[in-house]
Amino acid sequence: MSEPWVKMVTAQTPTNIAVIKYWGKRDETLILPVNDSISITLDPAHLCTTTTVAVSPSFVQDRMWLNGKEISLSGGRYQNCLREIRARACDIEDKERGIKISKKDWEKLHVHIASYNNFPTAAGLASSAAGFACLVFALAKLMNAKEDNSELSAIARQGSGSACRSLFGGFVKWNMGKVEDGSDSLAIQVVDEKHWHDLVIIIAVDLQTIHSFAISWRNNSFFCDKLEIRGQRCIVSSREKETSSTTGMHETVETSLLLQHRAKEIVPKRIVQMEMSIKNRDFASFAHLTCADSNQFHAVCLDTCPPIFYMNDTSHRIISCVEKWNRSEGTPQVAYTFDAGPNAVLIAHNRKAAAQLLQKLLFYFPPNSDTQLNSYVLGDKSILKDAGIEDLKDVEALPPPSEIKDAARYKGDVSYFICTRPGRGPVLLSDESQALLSPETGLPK
Ligand SMILES: Nc1ncnc2c1ncn2[C@@H]1O[C@H](COP(=O)(O)OP(=O)(O)OP(=O)(O)O)[C@@H](O)[C@H]1O
Ligand SMILES: C[C@@](O)(CCOP(=O)(O)OP(=O)(O)O)CC(=O)O
Repeated sequence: MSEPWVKMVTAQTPTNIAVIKYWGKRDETLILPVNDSISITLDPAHLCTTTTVAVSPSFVQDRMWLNGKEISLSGGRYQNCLREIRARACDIEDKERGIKISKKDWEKLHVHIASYNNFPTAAGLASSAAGFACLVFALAKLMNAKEDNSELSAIARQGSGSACRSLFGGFVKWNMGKVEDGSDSLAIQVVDEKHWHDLVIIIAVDLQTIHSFAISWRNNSFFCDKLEIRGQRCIVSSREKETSSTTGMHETVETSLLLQHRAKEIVPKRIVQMEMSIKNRDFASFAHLTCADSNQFHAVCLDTCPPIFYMNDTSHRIISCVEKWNRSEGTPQVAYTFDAGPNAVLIAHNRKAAAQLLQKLLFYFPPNSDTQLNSYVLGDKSILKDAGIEDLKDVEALPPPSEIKDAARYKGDVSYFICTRPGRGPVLLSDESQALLSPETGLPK
């Protein structure tokens, strides 16, 4: 083991959006939730994490680079994931290169990790979910751990709760589990991504609002040095919200009676109904449950002391637009859901509904005049074509939606839209050109 070889593995993992929300832990170290949750995995073609993990006898310590910048691995969440995977490592042998690592060697060997999110980190797009899922999946493959993806999900869960649901594609359920050591708190696939393939997901990203408002406000540091003020609006300049979901849910568990009622009485019934609507592709029921659960999650945040406000005026306008449209159609066309931030995740029944939705969204939220349409609608741009929109002139010419009286437009209030769909689970990338670490040095390329 004295030769300077480097052995590495690269994986790609999707992010996910909950349609029945996880909010509140019964054990904060093991990350055990107070209720089950269900999510949709988003297509990694549009939102994903790529992680390369490497091992070499020449490495002197575990190191990690996130989006090109070295970060500390000393935090408990990273340490727990590393420890749990190392405990499951098995022998590996690469005869061609003369590399042999036995089970007990893994305790002494160090790893290098490089990870890249193809979407903004810590901006309310579940980077921690894709990130920890990818870390655990890649390490498990490198170390030849025999656990299946459900068992790996129980390790990813210890990095970030929602990460456990990113070990599968399609629709995924996180069973809260019962046992104290958390071994039964893991994710299972409800159906794969092909089951309900005509759903279209449009995310309205609103980075121009303070995502971590509640946290900053709590720390009495609203005008802290990380924020810059432009006009009337506070703009987040690459500010990470740190542990806002973690802190927020801790305070909810401590202070909200509504959360107890939700976890005990509401979610168990909703989980059964949601599983049924997914299996039956019953969009009306799916949309009703998704919107209701998002609204209840935000109600629980409001019921926290002091209250947490994650949504903003833009979020509320989008809810109102969807509610009015659904009502005017008599049957839901679109479901909305919001995590711990103002970004709207809109799930359209099919491509036709998605094209109509995009027309409405672009009517209300046209881009600033200096923004190209190409950088305003990202991901699956074919929805734009379906909507008959080729350039900014088409956006300007959009008629107001017939179901509304007030046709005000809110130019620049959305940073951009991402069009995507349900997607697959983690995969290994065998093409070495996609690795983020050099095969010679084990350092970032
Ligand atoms: N690719 C990655 N690999 C490992 N860890 C990551 C990765 N991306 C993000 N993280 C971890 O997750 C943290 C961000 O998590 P956080 O919950 O604050 O934001 P988010 O997941 O993007 O947003 P939200 O939870 O509101 O959807 C980062 O500071 C980092 O510790
Ligand atoms: C609102 C949510 O997105 C909360 C996600 O919380 P995290 O998984 O980010 O929290 P930790 O377990 O503390 O890391 C709802 C959900 O994804 O189910």
